[in-house]
Amino acid sequence: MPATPTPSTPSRWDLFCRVIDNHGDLGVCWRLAADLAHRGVQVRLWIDDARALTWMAPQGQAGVQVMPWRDPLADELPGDVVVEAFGCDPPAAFVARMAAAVVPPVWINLEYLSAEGFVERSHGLRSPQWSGPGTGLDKWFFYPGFTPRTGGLIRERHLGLPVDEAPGSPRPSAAELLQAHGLLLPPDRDIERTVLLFGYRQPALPGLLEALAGGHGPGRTRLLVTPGWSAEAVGDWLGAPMRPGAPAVARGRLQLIPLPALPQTAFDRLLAACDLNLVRGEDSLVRALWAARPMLWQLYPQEDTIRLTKLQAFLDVHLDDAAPPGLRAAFEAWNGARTWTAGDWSTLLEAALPPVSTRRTAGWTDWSAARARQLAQGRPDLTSALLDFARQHRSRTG
Ligand SMILES: Cc1cn([C@H]2C[C@H](O)[C@@H](COP(=O)(O)OP(=O)(O)O[C@H]3O[C@@H](C)[C@H](O)[C@@H](O)[C@H]3O)O2)c(=O)[nH]c1=O
Repeated sequence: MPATPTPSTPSRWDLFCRVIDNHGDLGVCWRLAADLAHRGVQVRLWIDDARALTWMAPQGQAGVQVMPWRDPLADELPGDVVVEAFGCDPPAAFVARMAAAVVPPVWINLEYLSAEGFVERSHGLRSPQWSGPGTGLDKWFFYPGFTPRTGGLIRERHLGLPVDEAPGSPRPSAAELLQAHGLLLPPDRDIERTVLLFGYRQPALPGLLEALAGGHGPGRTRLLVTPGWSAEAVGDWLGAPMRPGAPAVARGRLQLIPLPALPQTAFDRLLAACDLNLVRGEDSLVRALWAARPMLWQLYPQEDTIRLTKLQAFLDVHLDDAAPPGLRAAFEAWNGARTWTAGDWSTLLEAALPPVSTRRTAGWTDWSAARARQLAQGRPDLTSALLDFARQHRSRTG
């Protein structure tokens, strides 16, 4: 049941989203819209391509109205707050109406997540509009981030995320979760670890697949393969296509399960049910952190220097002294910054994530759970920070 907003809470928000490629832009915007709605805000989510919502959020969300992006968009009155996701440039006629309003909306540019130093420096900066349809307005830069001097990370209270649960709380297995989405997994008596793969194309994958297929210890690894690039790359390695939802394929000690695209909430729960999550892009990184399980992150393909600078900044924040040895190198290998063989992957898995039946220490697993809790503790989440920011700036103009 959505909460009733306090009288001073700006309660009508417009959120603009342009889908560039992949699913991250829409993924972030949908999460934010749903989280705002759960806190009593009425959201209009303006999207230029909403097709992915059919699988990402088939259930919809009370309080969120999905609107087709139109340009010109002169016939709509702006709400109290306008969020432009990732500098997507709302239609000029709408911005002109924002400038003409007696009390102009708070205009926020929500930026991409990064751990780089510029984020703390740029978060909350004002950009006065000297020309164009928004002349006279201020646009505010809002940066998600990992430190208290940033906008924080989205962490929806209504979802009951694993990081917010008491340690050891029971979680459904991957097989149970997938069964609810019509996917019946083969018996898992000898499955020792479940790994989820959601990535871009990259050269390090075959080495890891070989390490898992070659295996060690008594059991097998179950690899859940998401549709798109991951399914294509695994299909190339297998020499046979992986079709979403098709039956499992076995290769050595590896059992490969081609997944269909799942609703975002199911995707989040699945991460919490896996022993290792190989994720990509910014939104899945945050979900993998809140799943509180071991993970490796593959960054969005960009020029090497940009990508690897962003990776190092994240690793500097993420890896503390207690991190399993070899983890920084594994992140680098997973992002093409060093070459790793199947033997290197086996060494890491043996040391940090051994099969359950031979596990003496739970190094990577325990460390991931502790690290996730530290990251969440005492920090406002992104939606709370945005609500506060809007409240403060609205009271200045109102
Ligand atoms: C595999 C899967 C993903 N998802 C969701 C989770 C996320 O919200 C979304 C994936 O987004 P990301 O993890 O960010 O990865 P992505 O590669 O899809 O998105 C990218 O888009 C580019 C435009 C950005 O510049 C990138 O930085 C990145 O965000 O898809 C599901 O809901 N169900 C699924 O089955």
